[in-house]
Amino acid sequence: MAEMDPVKLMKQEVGRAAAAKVQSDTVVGLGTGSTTAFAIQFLGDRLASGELKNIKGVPTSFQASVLAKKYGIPLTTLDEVDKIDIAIDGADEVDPQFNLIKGGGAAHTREKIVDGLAEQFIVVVDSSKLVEKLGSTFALPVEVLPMAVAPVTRALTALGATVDLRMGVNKDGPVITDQGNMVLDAKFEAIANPAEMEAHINNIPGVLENGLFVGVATEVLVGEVKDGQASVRSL
Ligand SMILES: O=C[C@H](O)[C@H](O)[C@H](O)COP(=O)(O)O
Repeated sequence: MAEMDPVKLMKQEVGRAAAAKVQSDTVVGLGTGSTTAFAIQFLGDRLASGELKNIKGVPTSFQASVLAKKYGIPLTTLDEVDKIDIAIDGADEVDPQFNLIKGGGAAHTREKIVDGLAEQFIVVVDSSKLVEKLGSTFALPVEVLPMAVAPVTRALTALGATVDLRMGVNKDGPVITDQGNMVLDAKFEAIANPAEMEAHINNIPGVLENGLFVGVATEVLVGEVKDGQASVRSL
C-alpha cells in the first residue's frame, strides 16, 4: 500500500486527537480547512459507533456544514444555543502565546465568531504552522466589502503590507467568501503586536474581519511525523 503523505498523516492524527476530546451532550464548533475536516470525520465515526452521543455542531463555513452532513453530525445555529462547549479549528500560523493567523480558506470571519464563543477552543495544526512571530510566513487574510477593496488595499499598504486580492482557483476572478465579500492577503514582515494590529485593521472602514486570533485559543494540538510515524503533542 502507498505511504500516506506526511503532512496529511499529521493532519489526520491531530484531527483524531481533537475529536477524541469531545464529550457527549455538548455543542461543538466545527472549524474549516483540511485539518479540521479529519476531526469532523472522526466525530462522525464516534457518533456512528455509539461511543459519542447527542452532540450538535455549529459550522464555521459552508464547507464545515457540508462535511457535518456527510458524516452525520446534527447541526444547530447560534440562535438556538446559548453556549458552545468546545470548538475545533485549524490555523495557518501559531505563535508561542497561542495567537493565530487564520483564514487561508477565507472562513476566518465566521470562525472568529464561533471559536471565540467556545469555552474550550482546540487548535489543530501540523508542525509546519508553528512560528515565533505571526506574519513571518503567511499573509494576513482580511475580509473586505467589495466596494471598499481599493481604499482598504491603500490603508493596508500604508501599514507596511504587500497586498494581494485573493483570486479563485478553477474560477476566474476573486475569491468570494461565504458572506459575499472579498479577501485581501496582507503580507507583513512580522507582526510585532498582534492585538494592536487586529484592532487597528478591523477599524478600517470596509473591513469585516481579519485573520488575527489573539487570546482565543485554549489549547494547541500539534501533529508531527518522524520516520513515517505520526504523533501529537500539546504546545
Ligand atoms: O479559512 C480557513 C481556516 O482558517 C483554516 O482553519 C486554516 O486556513 C487552516 O487550514 P488547513 O487546516 O487546511 O491548513
